[in-house]
Order: sequence, then C-alpha cells, then structure tokens
Amino acid sequence: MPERTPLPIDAGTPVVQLTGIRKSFNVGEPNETEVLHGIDLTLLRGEFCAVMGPSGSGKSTLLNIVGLLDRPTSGTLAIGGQETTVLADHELTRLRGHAVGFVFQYHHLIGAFSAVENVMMPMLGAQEFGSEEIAQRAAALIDSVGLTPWRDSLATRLSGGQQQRVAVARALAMDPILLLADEPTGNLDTHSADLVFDLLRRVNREHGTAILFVTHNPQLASRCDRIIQVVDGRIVQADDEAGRKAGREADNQNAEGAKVSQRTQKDSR
Ligand SMILES: Nc1ncnc2c1ncn2[C@@H]1O[C@H](COP(=O)(O)OP(=O)(O)OP(=O)(O)O)[C@@H](O)[C@H]1O
Repeated sequence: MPERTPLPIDAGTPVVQLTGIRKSFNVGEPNETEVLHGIDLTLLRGEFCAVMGPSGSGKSTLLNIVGLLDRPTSGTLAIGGQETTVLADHELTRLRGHAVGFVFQYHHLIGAFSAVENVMMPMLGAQEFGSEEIAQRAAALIDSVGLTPWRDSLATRLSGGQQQRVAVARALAMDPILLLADEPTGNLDTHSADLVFDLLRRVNREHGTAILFVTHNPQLASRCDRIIQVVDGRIVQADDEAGRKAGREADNQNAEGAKVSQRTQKDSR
C-alpha cells in the first residue's frame, strides 16, 4: 500500500458514533415510513464490523447515512469526532471525500477508463495531490491490490473480481478513516469473494481503517471482529466475542498479506 496520510483523529476518538439515528422516507403524502428506529453504534479505529440482517431491514439505509450520502431524520452522527448533522451540504461533501471510501456490490467503474485511471478519479478534484503524485499513488494502489499486470487494461476487460479489487483501490485513494462496503462480494464467485475479503482484511490490519461490511454471507461475517444484526430498522444483536473468535480462527488459516498479493496476481480472468 502507498504511504498514507489519513485524516488525523485521536486514537481514542471513535471513527463513527451514531446516537438515536432515525430515518423516515416520504412515500407519498401524507405517509411517512420510518425505516431506522433509533440506531446507536460506535465504531473504533481498526474495527472490522460485519452488518447482517434480512433483506429490507435497513442495512443500506444505515450505510448511506454513515457515509454521509443521506441525512438522518433525527439523531446524531459524528465521523472522526466531527458532528455531521450540523454541517452544510458542501461541508458534508468535503468530509465524505476525505474521510469515507465506498465499495458497492456493483463496482461502478468507468468502463472506458483503465484500471489505474479509475483509481485516479477521486484524487483529481482534491487539492492535496499534484498530477505526478496522483499517478504514482494510483499505480501503487493498483499494485497493492495485486493487479499490476492489468494496470492499463480497460475496466471492462477485467473479471468481476478484478473490477471489485480496482473498486477497493479507488475507495482507498483519499486515505479514508472509514471504508463502507455494501455487499462487495455479493456478485462474486467464492474464490473472488475470498480475495476481495482478504484484501479488505489486509487494508484494515495494515492501516487501521475501520470497515462496515454488509454481507449475507455468514462465513465471511464470522471472520470480522464483530457482527451486528439489523432487523426491522433496529440493531438486535451485537455479537462481539463470537465474531472475533471465529474471525481469528479463519484468519489463522489464511495467507498473510504478501501471500494474498501473490494469489491475486495468479487470479486468472
Ligand atoms: N429512498 C427511499 N424511499 C422510500 N423507501 C425507501 C428508500 N430507500 C429505502 N427504502 C425502504 O427502506 C427499507 C430498507 O431498505 P434498505 O435498502 O436499507 O434495506 P437492506 O437491508 O439494505 O436490504 P437488502 O439486503 O435487500 O439490500 C425498505 O423497505 C426500502 O423499501
């Protein structure tokens, strides 16, 4: 992974702190449907947390709020100690760009651009990086996700698993303190899903990036530090110990970061 300069936060400051988050949608006057009914959640630096729950229970709604893509109806949300509900839209956009990386089920890469160009995209509008640094960082990120031979390949020429690894590299472009992954392995075969999960795990371990990982896959969830269950818009279970234990066991059987890289290089299309 390239040298990183993440948003500075104190070690003890939660990366994410949600208190009493409620979210309602207008579904035609005068009906309002409440989808989240008072969510409390704290995510610390270095935590890798699985989010599980039935379809329609509110997981994506929750992630959209944590990722500052949508505003809660009520409650408070701090990212890296910064209370966000008081911020104007342009301030939210700036904080989101610097603090949060996203990986979705569908990679949303630009097909006409190469892998490395896709990773450059989030950095182009930022003032932190000069053009040479942007190119260098993007190339290093592509290398770090094991795609060096495909650096200049068009995104459309890559396999689903490779495209998702480019999406992870792109999500890391701005050194986020928080990575939100909404079913990033949902579309992938088991082998590719394992590679993407291993990659997220490595990012989390090497850089302390906090991760919220929505998944319907109990095996992958058990390898996270912690599992939360969202049912009908509420967190009904925070399974810390069991998740940590299972995660440690599964990770012991896995290759270390370097081996992940070797395997990803071999991953054929
Ligand atoms: N913009 C919106 N307007 C109205 N209702 C919405 C909106 N977005 C989500 N909902 C509703 O909120 C509920 C929760 O949806 P959400 O997508 O958060 O669930 P989910 O747990 O992520 O589901 P899945 O596992 O299928 O992705 C659903 O009933 C959905 O129809």
